[in-house]
Amino acid sequence: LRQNTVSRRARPTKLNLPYVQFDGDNSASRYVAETEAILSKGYAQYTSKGQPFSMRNPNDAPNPMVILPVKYLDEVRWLPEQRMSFWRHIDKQSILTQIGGPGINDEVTLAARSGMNRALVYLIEPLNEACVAACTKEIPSCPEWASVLPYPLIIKIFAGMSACAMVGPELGGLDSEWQSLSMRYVEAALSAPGVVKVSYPTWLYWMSQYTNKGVRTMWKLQTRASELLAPVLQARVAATEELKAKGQRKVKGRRNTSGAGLSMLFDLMENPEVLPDIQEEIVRVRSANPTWTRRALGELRLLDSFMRESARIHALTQYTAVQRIPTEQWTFKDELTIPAGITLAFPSFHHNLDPAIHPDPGTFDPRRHLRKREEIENTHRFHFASASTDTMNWGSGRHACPGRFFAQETLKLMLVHLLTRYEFKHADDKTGVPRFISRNMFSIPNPTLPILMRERKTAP
Ligand code: HEM
Repeated sequence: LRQNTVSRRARPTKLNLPYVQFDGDNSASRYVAETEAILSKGYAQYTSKGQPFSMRNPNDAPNPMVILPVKYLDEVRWLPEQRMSFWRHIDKQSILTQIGGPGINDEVTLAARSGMNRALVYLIEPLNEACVAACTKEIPSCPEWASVLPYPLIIKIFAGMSACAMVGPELGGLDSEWQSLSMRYVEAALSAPGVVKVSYPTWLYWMSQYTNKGVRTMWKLQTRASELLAPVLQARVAATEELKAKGQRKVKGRRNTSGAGLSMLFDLMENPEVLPDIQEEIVRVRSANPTWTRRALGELRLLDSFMRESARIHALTQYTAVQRIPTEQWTFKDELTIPAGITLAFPSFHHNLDPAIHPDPGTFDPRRHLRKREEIENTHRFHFASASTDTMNWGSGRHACPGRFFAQETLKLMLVHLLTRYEFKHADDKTGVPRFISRNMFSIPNPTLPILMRERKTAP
């Protein structure tokens, strides 16, 4: 409580940097829907000229955050967590520890990096089975065009695949208690912290664990999940590291993957001319391989390029990346100084749309990355999960997303299934409905937009 009282009294930090804000109304509610406009203005005025700027920090108002141009990335990305903290940023954003939750730390990363990524090569077929089972169960029969809400469907498909990889067959079956718990947990974890942020003053967040129904539900579900997991863990001590990945990061990873999956589906519907070539590639690769493997999925190069283009245009749902909080005052080589506790970030969304990085950046070009990979020195670069220099979508350096290979393979499995069995289109009366929605530092595909789906009469 004393700490909370102190932070209530703390004065906002002043920075010796240009502060970019709206003309006129600068209320918190305006930032919720229009933050992209501030980043865009700052990118044009400062970032594109190699200069930093500051703006309102949605996770730490009234303190500012610093938006850095990419020239500072090399000095930041390999710094140790103790010096330049990623997890403090995640905690500020998710407010988990402030509402009675467990702190998140490097254990989760270790689990994903050393456990899951190594196991991924053996997991493709089980993941495919989990994907097909979830699709069969969740997608309604639609011999004729039927209106379907795709977002909950996609969440369930990734919930099935995540459970398959994280907890295995003992717990992860389609109708299992684990599945239902984890679905309800995702729902609660996505809404409760947001509700707390708007209904409690920062210094009273801690009280929400006793007074807010959503937060109480989150922790109850987590306790029950631990009870279910404990005996399985004991029986599989050797797999402990992988199983530690069951925490909040997994939820965030799954939400990110579902958002990316829905963005890709929307992009395919907006760019139907590429679909026959993607389908032809899927059929060709599948007929040359008895089952899906990592190698076979790797041969889906046009699909991969399409996915990376979708990720470029929508920045995998985030406007900024490589957010870090210096634990002590940090001074760059050019004397730029960031005080301890002030969030710094890189404008990944606008970087993706910078003509200096990608020619003709406003055009959705499904073959853009495929063409780069046709150059011999780039054949293993610029695939969907590459954290290459042309994008910061996956972060960079020490904390670059270790779940990106899992995301790549599960997204491909889902798209392969959907594109070979169904047709998709937007209903005429939904023409004016926005496909993407801005929320603070995120741009998400509209989760409330229904689409029309129909079973294919013939295989592609
Ligand atoms: C499309 C889906 C995903 C996106 C867009 C995404 C994005 C990111 C980003 C931007 C970071 C921060 C990197 C940095 O700041 O340098 C990150 C870190 C992380 N992600 Fe993902 N992620 C996705 C899926 C996943 C999945 C499926 C998992 C787990 C299975 C996962 C686990 C993690 C972990 C553990 C970290 C922290 C890494 C560290 O501290 O070293 N992510 N992710």
